[in-house]
Amino acid sequence: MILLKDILYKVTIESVVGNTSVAIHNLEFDSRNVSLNDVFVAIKGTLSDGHQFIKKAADQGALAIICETLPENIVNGITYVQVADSHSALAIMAANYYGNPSEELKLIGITGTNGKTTVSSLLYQLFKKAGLETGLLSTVKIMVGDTEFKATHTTPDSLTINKYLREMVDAGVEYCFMEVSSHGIHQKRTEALHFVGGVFTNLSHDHLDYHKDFAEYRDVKKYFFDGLPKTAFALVNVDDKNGVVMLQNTKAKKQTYALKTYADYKAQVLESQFTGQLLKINNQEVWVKLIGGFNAYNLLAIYGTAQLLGLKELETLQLMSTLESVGGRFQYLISEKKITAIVDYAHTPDALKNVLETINSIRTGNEEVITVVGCGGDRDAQKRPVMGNIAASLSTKVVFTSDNPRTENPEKIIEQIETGVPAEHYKKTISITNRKEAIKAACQMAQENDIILIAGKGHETYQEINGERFDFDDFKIVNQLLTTLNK
Ligand SMILES: CC(=O)N[C@H]1[C@@H](OP(=O)(O)OP(=O)(O)OC[C@H]2O[C@@H](n3ccc(=O)[nH]c3=O)[C@H](O)[C@@H]2O)O[C@H](CO)[C@@H](O)[C@@H]1O[C@H](C)C(=O)N[C@@H](C)C(=O)N[C@H](CCC(=O)O)C(=O)O
Ligand SMILES: Nc1ncnc2c1ncn2[C@@H]1O[C@H](COP(=O)(O)OP(=O)(O)OP(=O)(O)O)[C@@H](O)[C@H]1O
Ligand SMILES: N[C@H](CCC[C@H](N)C(=O)O)C(=O)O
Ligand SMILES: [Mg+2]
Repeated sequence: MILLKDILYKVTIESVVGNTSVAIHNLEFDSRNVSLNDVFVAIKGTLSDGHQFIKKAADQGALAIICETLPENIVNGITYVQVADSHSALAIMAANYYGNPSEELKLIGITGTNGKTTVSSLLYQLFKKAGLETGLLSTVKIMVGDTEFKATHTTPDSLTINKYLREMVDAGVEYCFMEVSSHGIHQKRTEALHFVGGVFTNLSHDHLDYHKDFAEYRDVKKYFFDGLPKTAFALVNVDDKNGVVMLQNTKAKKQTYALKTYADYKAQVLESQFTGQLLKINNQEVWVKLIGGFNAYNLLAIYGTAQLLGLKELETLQLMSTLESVGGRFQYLISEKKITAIVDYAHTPDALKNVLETINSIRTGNEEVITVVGCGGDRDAQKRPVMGNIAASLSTKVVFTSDNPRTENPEKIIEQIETGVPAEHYKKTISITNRKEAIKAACQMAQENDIILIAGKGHETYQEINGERFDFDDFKIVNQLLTTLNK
């Protein structure tokens, strides 16, 4: 039996109307899920205000309402708890409801614009290979030991996080690696969690639709490090100028990694090929199967994290050499006619630039680099022309197309991308709204040894158009097309 007052432990309460010693059923923040004896937390969201649904929750049997503003009509028999911040209250209550599972395992949060999925998934792989019970909360999937669950967000809501952490603890999981997105931090989804470590990958342009400006976006990330306890470590990339910003006010043990500047963990790229790269980490050489300078950073972050968590140096390096790339991140195939097709989740300007630079650095001759790319709808529109510029400048041919248009007109999104193309590159680009047709056009253009990059959707197996998700898998489609076209 769970009492309301028990799950309110540590919540900043402003006032209470009613009795908090009542036994409750579930904790919910969406009125549509409320049933008899549940607690409903009213949250001010981005589209609507949960306070509008207090009456609906009460009608559906809610026993208690947690809110920032008390409703005018107080219903007898229902307990109303007024709190300073509903997001924060939900996070604390969710942790209490599930018995604070984050305190019973070693939770490591990975944040930054790019590389979160790569670093957290590879750490999951590495710790599993080391024989340790491990969990993962990522954009691609959630893993409770060996059991896989579907992910809906990069960082799920606090109830979902704590639910999975509880399952992990009950299944004997000792380490959990989780992605911490800026939306997640801002909406306090990670607020009441106990982290033993935080990792910062990098910061570049993204989500400037949601955050007021770049400074706010950076400060949201910093807030995560500010909240780490003294016992945790904060491992940051100091080749990124915002790395030191993350460390400014943290109580955690400050640790750094870099390829270019002085740092606690240092690496050098000795050799780079299409099949992998040779890295020198702390004077030890290690061959890894993931390519690109950006992956050298990801692998160094992984190395540092493993060391800080107590893994042996040689074992870590040996296991690093066995790591396989994460689905949809530089996932490639080479067709019968020797056309290379690469599917990559590059959906930010920095990621697209890195991936194209990596491709250009491993080109051996005069092959064409044909990029198929679009930008998601209902997301940061400022990045569209920037990505148009990068695609056109670093490829020999470009097919602009749709990503997930969501509720926007895909043609309008493409027009915005096109405005970033420098005049001297106009001739290289065409636009085809239908993504499958765009990939087909790239396949038709490609000749022996050419490279096709299909960017933006990576592992996604759908395309979202006007609220509907249609089956769509870049990798499957390009594979099929190259075979059918006999290329
Ligand atoms: C913009 C955004 O982040 N929205 C997230 C947010 O929703 P919200 O609070 O804005 O919801 P809202 O629709 O305004 O509703 C406000 C409140 O009223 C409630 N409500 C609403 C309707 C109703 O009938 N009854 C009711 O009680 C809602 O449950 C909610 O509590 O909180 C919800 C619960 O946690 C999230 O599911 C939702 O994610 C939406 C679907 C989303 O697309 N989020 C993306 C942008 C996101 O979070 N992305 C990041 C990754 C970004 C990255 O790449 O770094 C992620 O972590 O996944
Ligand atoms: N360390 C890095 N620096 C820059 N770009 C990177 C880095 N790691 C990966 N990338 C690029 O960014 C893309 C997305 O990588 P990944 O999925 O690991 O990032 P993420 O931070 O999890 O993204 P999301 O915010 O969508 O969860 C990759 O496909 C690759 O193109
Ligand atoms: N986590 C990112 C994913 C973007 C993926 C891209 N394919 C798009 O739909 O914009 C977001 O929600 O902004
Ligand atoms: Mg991710």
